[in-house]
Amino acid sequence: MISTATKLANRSFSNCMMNAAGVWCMDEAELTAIDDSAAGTFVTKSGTLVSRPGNPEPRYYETALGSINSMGLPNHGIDYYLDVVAAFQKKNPGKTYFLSCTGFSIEQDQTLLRKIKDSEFNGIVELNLSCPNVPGKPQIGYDFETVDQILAAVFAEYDGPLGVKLPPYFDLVHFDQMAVILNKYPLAYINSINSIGNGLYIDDEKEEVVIKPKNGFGGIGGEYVKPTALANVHAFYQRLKPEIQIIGTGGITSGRDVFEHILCGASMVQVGTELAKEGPQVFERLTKELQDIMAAKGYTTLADFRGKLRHQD
Ligand SMILES: O=C1NC(=O)NC(C(=O)O)N1
Repeated sequence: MISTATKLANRSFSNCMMNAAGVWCMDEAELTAIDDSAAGTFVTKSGTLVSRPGNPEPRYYETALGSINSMGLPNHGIDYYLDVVAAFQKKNPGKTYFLSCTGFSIEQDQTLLRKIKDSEFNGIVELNLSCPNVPGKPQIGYDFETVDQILAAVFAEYDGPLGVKLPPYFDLVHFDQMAVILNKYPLAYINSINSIGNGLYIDDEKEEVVIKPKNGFGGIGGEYVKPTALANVHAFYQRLKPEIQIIGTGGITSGRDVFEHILCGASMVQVGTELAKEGPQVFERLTKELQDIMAAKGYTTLADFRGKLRHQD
């Protein structure tokens, strides 16, 4: 029997694949579709303290090789997602769900975690440190000192399983510096990567950008980002203490891409752009394709090949 099951934060998941925050997770209906699919679980859209309309539309555009988005964290607010996930927990006791959240200050992050701690939520928190699309707000994950301060404040507040969604890094020294910070904290995992921030996609006919916010600048996802995503997964796999697991996100369109993320060290993978394109049935296809690859290579579990990417000596 070939199993694509996995464990993260000492929780078991029947499948190692799930949605990426922001895709198919805005409301109860979308979350139900993921819950009912072949995905092992779901993560909610990043909840903020109060609901947000997000950026003006058009703010999402699909291309042949991926997507560009500048959503601007539209969401129904953390209280909505706490209520919705509490209902899923009652419906499927024993299933672990992910709740994504993000604040615009350390104080807001602390308030968010206090709310979650005082709620019925018993799953895993994903603190988003990497949204590139809030005008005037930097991607927190590129401000190393602030990341350190946020994690210190968060772990003073919260003792449940928690991971962070990171932006892509492009410099080996940055991997070293971030790993020193991350290794100081009892993180359950890190999730690499968020979209590659502030790309630009152009409609040549109209000689115009394709999304409205920020003069067309937006986060890039899809096939464009896979080499960067794999590098981030593997770089952190090589640098983080073993207690901090890795969720691999970025560029997954096939079972082969899932295989590569796990080979680089991921324990779970998240699917964004391809899920937006294909819908929740994508998880059945990706699972079958991964199982076929595992069968061809004689693997029966993810542990048979996780992190075993060979380097050329
Ligand atoms: O973290 C995020 N990453 C993205 O690529 N887009 C969304 C958003 O804009 O809400 N947030």
